Order: sequence, then C-alpha cells, then structure tokens
Amino acid sequence: MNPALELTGMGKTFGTVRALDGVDLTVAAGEVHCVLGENGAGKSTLCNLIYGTAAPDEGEMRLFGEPYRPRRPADALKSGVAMVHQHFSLVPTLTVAENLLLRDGLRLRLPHRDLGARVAEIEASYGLRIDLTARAADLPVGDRQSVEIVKALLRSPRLVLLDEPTAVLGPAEVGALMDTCRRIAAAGRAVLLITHKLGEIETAGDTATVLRGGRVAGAGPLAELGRDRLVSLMIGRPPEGLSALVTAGLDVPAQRTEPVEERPVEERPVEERPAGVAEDGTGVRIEGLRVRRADGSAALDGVDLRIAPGEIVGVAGVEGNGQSELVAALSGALAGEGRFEVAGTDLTGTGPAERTAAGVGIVPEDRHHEGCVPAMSVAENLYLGRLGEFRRRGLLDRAALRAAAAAVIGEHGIRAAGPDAPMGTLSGGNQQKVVVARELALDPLRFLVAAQPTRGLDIAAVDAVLARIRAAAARGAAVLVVSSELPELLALCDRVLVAYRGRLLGPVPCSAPSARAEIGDLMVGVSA
Ligand SMILES: Nc1ncnc2c1ncn2[C@@H]1O[C@H](COP(=O)(O)OP(=O)(O)OP(=O)(O)O)[C@@H](O)[C@H]1O
Repeated sequence: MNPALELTGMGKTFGTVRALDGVDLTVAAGEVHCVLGENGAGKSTLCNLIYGTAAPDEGEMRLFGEPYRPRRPADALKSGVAMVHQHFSLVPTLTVAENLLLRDGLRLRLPHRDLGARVAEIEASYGLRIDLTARAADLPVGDRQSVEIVKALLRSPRLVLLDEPTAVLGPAEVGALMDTCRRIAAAGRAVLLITHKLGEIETAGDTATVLRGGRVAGAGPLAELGRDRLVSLMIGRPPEGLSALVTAGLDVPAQRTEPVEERPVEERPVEERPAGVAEDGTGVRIEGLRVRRADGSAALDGVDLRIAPGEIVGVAGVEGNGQSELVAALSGALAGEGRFEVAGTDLTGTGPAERTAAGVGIVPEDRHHEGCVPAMSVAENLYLGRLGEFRRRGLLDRAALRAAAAAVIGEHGIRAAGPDAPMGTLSGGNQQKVVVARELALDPLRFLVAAQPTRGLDIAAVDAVLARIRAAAARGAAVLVVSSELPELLALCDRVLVAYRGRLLGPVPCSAPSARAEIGDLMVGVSA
C-alpha cells in the first residue's frame, strides 16, 4: 500500500469538548476512504485539521510520506490537498469561470485563456459537465456541486476531502458524484469522503474509519466490515431496533445515461377531499397559492392542498420546482396569493409569529440561515419565539430556561457542551436536532411543515426524527414533509405529491406497489 495520508494520535479540544482523541487513520493512494460516525463524532473537525482550517492540539500528519502540518488552507492547497465543502463556497453573483479563477488563499497559476481547455480535460476525465458562462446563483444545486469539484480538481490535488458532499443533492446527482469519486481514486489520487449514507459508502468506498465520541471505533476494508458491523460501530450498539429503512441505507440510484425526454405532463388535479379530511374545516386548507419570482415568473403556480389532522403528506421533486417557496410561503416568510387555513383559523396574509402562535411548526430547509441563531445559546435557540414563557417579573429566569433546555437536550440526544453552549459550536447534525426539537415542541402543534427534516443526521437520529414526526401526527397534527429522500417519504407518508414547475402533481398513495416508479416519472416531467 502506498499511504497518501497517515494520521497518528490526532487530538483536538474545544473548551470542555474533546472533539478528537488519539485518532489514527490511513488513506492509501488510489482509494476512497469513508469517514463515518454519529453526529458530533468529530468528522468535520478531522477534515478541518487536514485542510488547515484548525490546528491539532496533538498528533502527527504525514502526506505521501512527508511530515505535513498545514497552518491555513493555502498550505494544504500548496501540498496538493483540496476540499469540497459541505456548504457551498461559490460567489453567487460571479460566473462559473470567475469563481474557478478566484483565489482561495493561493493563487491559481492558470491564465484565463487556458481555463476552458483545462476544464474540458477535467470534464472528460471525471464525467463532469459545467457551463463556464453561467452565473453561480442561477445554477441548480447539483451543478453548483460539480463546479466545486472542478474547482478542487483544477489544482491537480493528490488528496481530495469531501465533507458530506451529497447532503443537498438529489438521487441522480448523488449517483454521479459517487462515480466521480471512483474516477478520482482510479486516477491514483486519494479521496476522503464523509457521509452518513450507507448506500454511498458501499457504492464508492474501499475502506472506512468509524468515529465515535472523537475516537476510532473501528476501521478497515469495507468488504470485511460489512453493513451490520458498520452500523453497530457507528451507534455503539447492535442495529436491531432501528427501522428497516434506516439500516437498509438510502441506495444510490444508477446514473441515467440517456437524457430524459421531457413530455408534457398530464396534470392530475389534487383530489378534492382526501380521505380523513373533516367537513368542519379542521386540518389544513391551502387554496390557489401563488408566489412570483423577482422576474415575474411563477415559482408557485396555484397550489391547492388539504391535509387532515393526523395525516402525513409528502412533497417530492427535483430541487427548484417550487418546494423552497412552498415552505417559505407557509412559514409566512414569503408573501404569496391564495388562502391558508389551519384548524379553521384563517392565516392568510399573516406573518411567522402569528403562524407559530396558531400552532404552525416549521423546520426550514436551510437551518444555518433560517432555523437558528448561531451566536445565541442552545437553550435560547430551543425556545426561540417562546422565551416569554421564562419571564418572571420582567426578567428572564435563566435557571428555569437552562433546566428546561437540559431536559430537551437529553431527550433528543443533542450533543452539546450544555444548554449555554453557543449554537454555532454544535456539529451540523446536532444543530438540525435542535431545530427539529423546537418545532415539534410547539403546543398545540396543529400543522408541521418539515423540509428535509433528516438532512445531515446520523442513522440513529434519522430513526428518532421519523418516529417523532409519526408521533406528532398520531397526536393530531397535520404534517407536510418536503424531502429529496424518496425512501423516507414512502416510509413516512400516506400520500406523496410531486412538485413540478410550481405545481403539485399527484397524489400518489404510498401503499401502491408502483408508487416509487410513478413518483419518479412525475419528477422528471413524464406523465404516469
Ligand atoms: N468551534 C467549536 N467550538 C466548540 N465546540 C466545537 C467546535 N467545533 C466543533 N465542536 C464540537 O466538537 C464535536 C465534534 O464536532 P464535528 O463538527 O467535528 O462533528 P461531526 O462528526 O462532523 O458531526 P455531524 O455529523 O453532525 O456533522 C462536537 O461536539 C462539536 O460540538
């Protein structure tokens, strides 16, 4: 084996949190090495140490046999280490070409006129395709991810780090990205891939290291570890008891090689009164919801939907078909035309605070910008909008807030230094758990809108969140789940609608044997 990266005894402490403790890890050239583990296990921290975004407290790193200690990302880039970030780093107002030439701490020695030829080479070698003239902001999320990867590959790195690169991608894009990872490794480079998805690990990985509580719980070739062992190393107990959906992982779909021919969709209107909707106006009623973009085009083009108390309705669809606008309009953050009623109360034209008071819980798609306040404590984030409940004689009763938050932290398995820890210091998955816990705690919770509720969560947390959503419905909440994870929607929902060009097509009942195929067809504009 030709080791590309060797880590020995790596340690990192943040305040009282031991994020990494004596971690050894080896990645060989020509292989995809997966790093997995529960939320807060230390995966991103490890990546940050290798990329020079943070400095280790102890430990040694060697890169292709040489001592390696980057002090900043520019050092890592200079040594041939590139990183594809979990959150996109492209400048939205610039073109793709301008973004590629932008220096990220280190000047790219490539004249503008040679960029096209170099990008064409990368596209051909790695099965990628990008449009150099497009504005980054106008690109669908999968294309933006491709630009990030081309940007990393432009410097001909010897080691590529990918930190949960598939979290925001649709199924077809995930398949393409796993293929790209294999091609990068086949070209003799090394890949370190962080992911929670077992399907991806099995599709793209050669070897793996499982982290648990900042330590190595197990490592080795994937062929020897096997799925059950991986899962138990991750969660620290045998996989029995986890739902079949979760242990089965979310499979990586085969890539479509043929472009999908778009045929006009025969639009089936949403059924007039789905089973279970009471005549007395309880539940959720959305009528003629329309939202326009800045250019006047319709992001939502007349959405009609009824959801009964206790019913779980899913929204599938390729990203960019109006799902984000639907969630924003229902939360009150985005103004639109149309009627919105919850449990007989007319909420048309109301803002977020009135909707929260009426029992509308929103788990937004983008937790970083809309779901939480990173500088505030975990306790304050858990009770955002409800801090008044802790006022005693005009003052915030911090002890009561802390005690209530500590109980929620324990109940939801949130890994944080404590209720007072700033939200921004939590790992991505733990931030998501805080947002979900807060919205599910609304009392009464009449309508839950959950966008990508399990994004970034480890498998045990996915299991727990799905169970909590089911429990909220069982207590009488109407639930709308927007997700790019089709298996998740099929396991959770009574029926699924498909967002397509600002409209909701369907419904497809989840119990139908052909549900997956029908939804897949509606998603790409082929009528069922
Ligand atoms: N800047 C920081 N300040 C304080 N604590 C931090 C900081 N960065 C990370 N941590 C803590 O270190 C631990 C490891 O976090 P890390 O982000 O590496 O986890 P992760 O395995 O990537 O999790 P996830 O799957 O949720 O992304 C967590 O407990 C986190 O709260």
